[in-house]
Amino acid sequence: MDELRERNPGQDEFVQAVGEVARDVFDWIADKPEYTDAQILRRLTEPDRIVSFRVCWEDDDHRIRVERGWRVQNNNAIGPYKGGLRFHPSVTESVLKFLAFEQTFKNALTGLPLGGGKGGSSFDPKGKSDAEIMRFCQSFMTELYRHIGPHTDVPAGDIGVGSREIGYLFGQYKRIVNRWEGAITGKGLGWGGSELRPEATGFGAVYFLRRMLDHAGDSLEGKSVVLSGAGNVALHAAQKLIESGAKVLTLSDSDGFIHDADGIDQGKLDWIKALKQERRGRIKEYVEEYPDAEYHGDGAQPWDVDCDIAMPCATQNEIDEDDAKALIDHDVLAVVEGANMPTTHAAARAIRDAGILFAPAKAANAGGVAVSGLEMSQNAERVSWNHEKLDNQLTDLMAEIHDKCVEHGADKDGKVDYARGANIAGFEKVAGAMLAFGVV
Ligand SMILES: NC(=O)C1=CN([C@@H]2O[C@H](COP(=O)(O)OP(=O)(O)OC[C@H]3O[C@@H](n4cnc5c(N)ncnc54)[C@H](OP(=O)(O)O)[C@@H]3O)[C@@H](O)[C@H]2O)C=CC1
Ligand SMILES: O=C(O)CCC(=O)C(=O)O
Repeated sequence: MDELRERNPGQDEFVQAVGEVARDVFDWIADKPEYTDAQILRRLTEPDRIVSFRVCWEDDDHRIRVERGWRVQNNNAIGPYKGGLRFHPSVTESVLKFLAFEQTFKNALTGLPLGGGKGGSSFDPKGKSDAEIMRFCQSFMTELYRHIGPHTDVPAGDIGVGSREIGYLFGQYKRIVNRWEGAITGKGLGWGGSELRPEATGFGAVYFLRRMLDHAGDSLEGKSVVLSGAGNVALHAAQKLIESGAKVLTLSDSDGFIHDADGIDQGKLDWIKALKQERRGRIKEYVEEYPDAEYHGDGAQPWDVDCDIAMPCATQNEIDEDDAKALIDHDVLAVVEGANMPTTHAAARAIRDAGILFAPAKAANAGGVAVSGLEMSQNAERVSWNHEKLDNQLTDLMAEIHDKCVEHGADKDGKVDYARGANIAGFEKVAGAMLAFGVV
């Protein structure tokens, strides 16, 4: 780890993500010289390649803007690089390297032939017109297209990249290469997208949670849940929680959170979806429509709200040690990571040490990329599977991921360390392929 820190100066998020995996994998490979001799873990921490490029675009006032774009292609041992694109001011090379590293293990856990990658830009889509977003996306793809393709690297959405951005990106890709091919997932239903892809990450996280509670002899019925975020993952997780009989208490954006002690029901959630996905408004507007709810501003987070289950679904490191302490004091039953690495290292350790069920992101939020993998299969076969078939596949996939975590994470007393299980199961799969390829 010291050497990794030296080789990646200032890349705290990347070092954090590697540390989380290494801690579990070191112990597991201690008596397996085939992995240590071949330096597999060390090789996994050096991305296959990182492409960085200039993205030049013109705003509505005819000013020329210059941003930086990246694609981190971490590892393609088991399939083409696969992972989303993030447009957010917090994006750095370190953030994308951590996400691509995590993605490699997550994609391996799905059981589908998908390698790991991630990309994006510190471009901020907030407050930009549709025309500005289109010009940025077209410029971004004018460089990215030469590094991707259905057998090479297949990007998708992530923070700040939803169906609108995917449309502009795919339209430009198709125009440049003059081929209709599934080089991006998360496409619209009318143009090669898959049923259930928008819902898949949030639904999948709840399917994982249900299986985890079932394994512990409990259920979701009547449980209160605190959620962060109000984007793709949070809103679909909330929908499935409500359908599963749970009570959703909070949602948030980067300005603050709403707390509705009566619970956010399907009608209220539909109102929030229209607010966020159509009007692109702020979560605080909820209390104007539903005055019995409270709004906590100034970037406040919901982790001190009394609940049974916490689901961070916004961004990395949103739960720190103090937040973990609040959750432990409230005696929560489970923490489920909908976002990627939303829990700091110290917070995750405190939560796991307190005996709270902890579903790590690379297992719990793998439903999104899994349905992306199914979108790739549908595109290759020129077919469309229906919602029911995909929902059954997603349910089965999440159950299989859960069971892999149990297989590699169960202690002698029957308690399951899901993070350890996910890290070892993902590593074993990728490492097996890397060993087969020799020294490359
Ligand atoms: N979309 C997918 O299929 C998948 C997403 N994920 C992960 O889930 C998380 C959320 O992604 P997704 O829902 O797609 O993204 P969206 O852009 O749809 O929504 C992100 C939400 O999180 C909030 N948020 C983002 N950054 C911050 C921040 N720095 N501080 C506080 N709030 C923030 C946003 O608020 P605001 O609008 O104010 O910025 C918004 O409500 C990410 O970690 C992503 O990597 C993981 C697997 C798949
Ligand atoms: O569907 C995909 O390829 C992207 C998913 C993703 O970015 C993630 O799992 O974090």
